This record gives sequence, structure tokens and C-alpha cells, in this order.
Amino acid sequence: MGLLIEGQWHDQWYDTGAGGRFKRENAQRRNWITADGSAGPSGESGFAAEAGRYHLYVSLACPWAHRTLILRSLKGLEPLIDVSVVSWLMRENGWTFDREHGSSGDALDDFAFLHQRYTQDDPDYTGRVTVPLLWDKQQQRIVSNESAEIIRMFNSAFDGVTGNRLDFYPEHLRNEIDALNERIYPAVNNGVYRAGFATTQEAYEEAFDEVFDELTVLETRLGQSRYLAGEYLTEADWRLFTTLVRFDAVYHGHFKCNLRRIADYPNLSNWLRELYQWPGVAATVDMWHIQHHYYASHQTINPTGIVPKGPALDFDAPHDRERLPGKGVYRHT
Ligand SMILES: N[C@@H](CCC(=O)N[C@@H](CS)C(=O)NCC(=O)O)C(=O)O
Repeated sequence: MGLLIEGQWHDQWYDTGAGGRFKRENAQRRNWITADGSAGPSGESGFAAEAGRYHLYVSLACPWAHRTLILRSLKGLEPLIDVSVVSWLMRENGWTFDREHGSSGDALDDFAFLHQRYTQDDPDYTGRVTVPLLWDKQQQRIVSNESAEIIRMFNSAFDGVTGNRLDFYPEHLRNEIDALNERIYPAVNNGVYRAGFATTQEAYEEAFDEVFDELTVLETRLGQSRYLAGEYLTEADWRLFTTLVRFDAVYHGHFKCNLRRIADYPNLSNWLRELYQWPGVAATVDMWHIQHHYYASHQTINPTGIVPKGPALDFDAPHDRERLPGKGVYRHT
């Protein structure tokens, strides 16, 4: 675990400051792929949607990278955007490449370390070396290392190429989806990390309470609504999914978010199974990478590196969500 400072790699754990609070660094590359290469909401123009031009770097353990793999699958982008999967283990060199346990190696240059890709973009790069990372093979530059924006690009930029009309961020639901994301990101997606990486009791308990307060709100909501934003399955669901699918296996034990398991919430656990069983999704979930990555990589939290054998999880078990009205994914015209 470390970061680049003026292009040099430094092995360094997170600095949680005096209060012991983990603060996630903001992503630094914020360009957008668009249908015609015009500029997106941030960054520069020049990234037009073209088959075969972009490459996605992911970890199968990482919930932020997982979002991008799900949207890539559901939007029919697998033949257009190829992927490299980093090693499950992240230690003193940060994300590295190998070809074990389903990792791919660096498919482009056979680099040993992901930080080499960051310094190829900028030899003086300063910052954390994170996944997901979307790379432009043509310009040899990073498009984006912000998953929230990569999934938005995947949702629409390539529609003219693929003909895929599924819309996970439909116009009429945007306010609702944005409001959900604004609560769920700090309290749940990042909340479990804030609990797990806290270095004071107070910071841990603060994050812990936020996680479970929000899960209670979401449990109630999903008792009345098939999906988070209503009858349509949207981006907001997939963003929550990647955290909850890891929860009982990792966040409950490793990050000490153990008031309850997701299995103890009837609506959240049934909703989780429906999403897991959505065509194309189960293949993006690798519980081996997920469990081994967290327990073996975070040596400050789990110095022995022992990976628990349980819990037994069965996301293929039947769910009861048909009891609520649902329309599946919205299709734009
Ligand atoms: N804002 C980024 C966050 C990505 C992120 O923090 N990824 C983690 C893996 S789950 C990472 O690569 N961490 C390495 C580090 O912080 O050094 C996004 O959502 O894309």
C-alpha cells in the first residue's frame, strides 16, 4: 500500500491524522469518453467512443472497480473494452500484476506494477494509484480513475456503436438517483472503509453508526420499492450492490461492521440476491479475490494475513422480490 510522489513510489499506509479518520483521496483524472469526443462534464475533449480504443484496469476485490465491470457487462461493452485484472494481493508495491487465481497480468505492456501506468500518463504523478483506471491506448493517457464517472460513460457514450439502449441513469430519475448516491456513498460505500480504516475508537464508532443507520433506512425503503429508485433498476442499485455483496464476507469481520449481517435484513438480502442473479452479474463477482485481497493485504488490520474460511453464502438461493412491482431496466429511445 503506498503512493506516488513526483513519480516515485513510496510504500506508506493511509495517514488518518489526529482524529483517526480515513479520508479517501479524490480521483485526479476526470476526462470523459463521449459519443463524438466532445468534452464531458469535466476534463478535456478528445476521447471519442470507439471500439477497441480503451482499456480498463480493475481489481476483482475492489467495489469501485466492480461497478465498472457490471456496467461494462450490462451495456454490452465486453467486446469493445478489454480488461486487465490486477493481482488479488496488494502490499508494499500497491497493485501489481500476476497471472494467478484468474488475474490477467497487464495485457498491454506486461508491466509489473500498476503505478507504471500512472507514470506513463504523467512521469511526475503524485497521488494514490487506484483502480479502476480507464486507459486510452491511442493517446497513451488516463481517461479517468473515478468509477462514478466511468459508469456514467459506459451507460451512454457507446450506445451509437453498440445499439444498446438500456439506461441506468434515466433523465426522469436523475434527481432521485443523485440524492440516493449522496447518502449511500458516504454512509455505506465509503462508510465501511471509514469504520475499517479508523485508527481511533471514536472515528470507528462514528462510521459504524452511520453504516447501520443508513442500512436501516434502505431496508425500509426496499420493503416498499422493488429497486432503490422505484420500479426501475438503476445505477444507484449497482453502486450499493458492490458494497453489500462484500459485506457479510469482509466488512462484517475485517472492517468490524458487525452490528448485523446483510443476511439479517430480509429486504436487503432478497434484493441482493435478485441483483446477483441478474444476467451477466454473477460472472463479475469473485468471492475468492474479495476475501483474500482484504484479509491478506491490510497487514495493519490483520497482521497474520489469515483469511477466514466462512461464512457460507448462497446468492443463488431464491429471492422474493417479484412481490413488488418492477419494470426492469429503463430503455431510452
Ligand atoms: N474514487 C475512486 C476510488 C477508487 C479506490 O479507492 N480504489 C481502491 C481499491 S478498492 C484503491 O485502488 N486503493 C489503493 C490505494 O488507496 O492506495 C473510484 O471510485 O474510482
